[in-house]
Amino acid sequence: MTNTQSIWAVVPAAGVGKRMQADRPKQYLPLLGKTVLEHTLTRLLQADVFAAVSVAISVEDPYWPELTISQDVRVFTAPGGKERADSVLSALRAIEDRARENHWVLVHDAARPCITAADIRLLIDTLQNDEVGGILALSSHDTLKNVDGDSILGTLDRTHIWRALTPQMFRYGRLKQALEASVGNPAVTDEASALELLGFQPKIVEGRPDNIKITRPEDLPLAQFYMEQQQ
Ligand SMILES: Nc1ccn([C@@H]2O[C@H](COP(=O)(O)OP(=O)(O)OP(=O)(O)O)[C@@H](O)[C@H]2O)c(=O)n1
Ligand SMILES: C[C@](O)(CO)[C@H](O)COP(=O)(O)O
Repeated sequence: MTNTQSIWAVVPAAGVGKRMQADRPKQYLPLLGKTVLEHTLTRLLQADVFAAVSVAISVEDPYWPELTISQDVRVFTAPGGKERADSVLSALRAIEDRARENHWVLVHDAARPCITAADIRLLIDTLQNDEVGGILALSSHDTLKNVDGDSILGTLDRTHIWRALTPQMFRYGRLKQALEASVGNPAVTDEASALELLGFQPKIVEGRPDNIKITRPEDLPLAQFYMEQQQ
C-alpha cells in the first residue's frame, strides 16, 4: 500500500497554447462543461494517491481564480516559467518545505485531461520500488521514417522508439536536482530527459493511447470523445 503522504503531483499549466490557435490558453478551453485544467486536476485528485497538487500557472493568468478548484486545499499554485521545465521546477520549489528528498513526484501535463486513475496507479504500483522511476509511454504501431524536409532518409527500428506521455514519476530531490542542472537546455522537453542527461535510465510503463495531449485544434473533440468513452 502506498503512503499517500509521500507522493506529490506537479502540473505544468502555464503554457500559452500557440499551436491551439485559440482565444485563450488551451488549459482553459471548455470541455464537457468544465475547463481542460479542471478535468485534469479533478482526475488527479480523484485518484486519491497524492498528498497535494502543485500547479504552475502563468503570472499573467486571469483565469485560475475563477475556477472552483482553485479553492481546493489540496491544490497549491506556483509561478510558471518561460519553458515547461521552468514551470515544473517552480512547482517543485513551491512544495520544498513539505516534500522530502525521497518522496515520489508525478508530473502531469495540464493539457492531458484524459488520464485515468488506473494509469496513475499503474505507474505508481509498477515503479514505487524502482531505483530511478519512469514514465507512461506508448509503443509505435506505425512504420517510422527518418525525414529531412520532404525526403525520407531511412526507416527506424520502431521497437526502440516510444512516445513519452505523462505522468512522469521521479524522486523529489533527484528531479529537482536534474531540472536545476538543465535550466535553459532546449533538449529537456520532459522530466525523463533531464534525468537522462545525468546518466539515469528511467523505466517505461505502457500507458493508454487515449491519454492524449491537447495540442492542436483537432485534439479537443478527440479528447471529448475519449472522455465520453471512459464514462
Ligand atoms: N512555459 C510553459 C510551457 C508549457 N507549460 C505546460 O506544459 C504542458 C505541455 O506543454 P505544451 O503542450 O507545449 O503547451 P504549450 O506550451 O501551451 O503549447 P504551445 O507549444 O502550442 O504553445 C501544458 O500543460 C502547458 O500548459 C507550462 O506549464 N509552462
Ligand atoms: C512532456 C510531454 O508531454 C511528453 O510527451 C511533451 O514532451 C511535452 O512537449 P511540449 O512540446 O511541451 O508539448
